[in-house]
Amino acid sequence: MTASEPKLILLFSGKRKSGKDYVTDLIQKRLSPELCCILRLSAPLKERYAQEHGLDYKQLLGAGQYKEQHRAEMIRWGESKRHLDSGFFCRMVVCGATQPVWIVSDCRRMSDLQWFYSEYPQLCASVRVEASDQTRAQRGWRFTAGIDDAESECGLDQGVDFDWTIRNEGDVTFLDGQLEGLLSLARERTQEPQYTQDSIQSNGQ
Ligand SMILES: Nc1ncnc2c1ncn2[C@@H]1O[C@H](COP(=O)(O)OP(=O)(O)O)[C@@H](O)[C@H]1O
Ligand SMILES: C[C@@](O)(CCOP(=O)(O)OP(=O)(O)O)CC(=O)O
Repeated sequence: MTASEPKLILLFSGKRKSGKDYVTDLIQKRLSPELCCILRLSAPLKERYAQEHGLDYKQLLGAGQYKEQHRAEMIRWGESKRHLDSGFFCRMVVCGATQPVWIVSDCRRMSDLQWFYSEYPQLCASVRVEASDQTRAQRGWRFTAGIDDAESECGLDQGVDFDWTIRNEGDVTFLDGQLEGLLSLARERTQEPQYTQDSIQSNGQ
């Protein structure tokens, strides 16, 4: 059960180092943390994985080498959980989310999108963050077989007609411009209805 019903759910996906965290942090800053929360499917996964394997959860959350060293095993472990219950991590992240706008920052598999679309029809929009391999490499990405060619990275490469695509090569002005539509949508959905004297009278008739 969630603490309150959301008004908009933005389902983000993108390759590693495309800038999902960067872009979603920026949206949250523009909207405010009171209006918008960021839900990371990988957070409960990393927490449980760290507990079971005696690892440092905080370091797994970071963008450094520690996470990369454990990524392949975490993927395998997460897949075994999802195999039994595809909504396992989705249900965990929505628990306690109280803001009207939810950003799910790391959808990776069709089952992630399907879970949200079936639980919250009418509220979801899918957003793809894209950056060239060259840009991603400048941010520290190196192709790793078994990760970059596996479902965790490629599960949404085909078969999804994304509602929004954000190109994130590093130009802040260009990025800001692309976010305008998403920010307007979020503001529209979260606006309180405006009651004028006329509308009150006509409703009362
Ligand atoms: N538009 C941008 N301008 C400057 N730095 C960026 C931009 N987008 C991403 N980065 C940086 O690139 C790195 C990877 O981005 P991140 O958001 O962690 O990617 P992902 O979550 O997709 O793996 C981070 O250090 C981040 O700060
Ligand atoms: C095991 C993972 O959940 C690890 C994901 O960690 P992050 O979401 O931090 O990864 P990037 O932002 O792409 O670098 C992947 C999975 O397949 O579930």
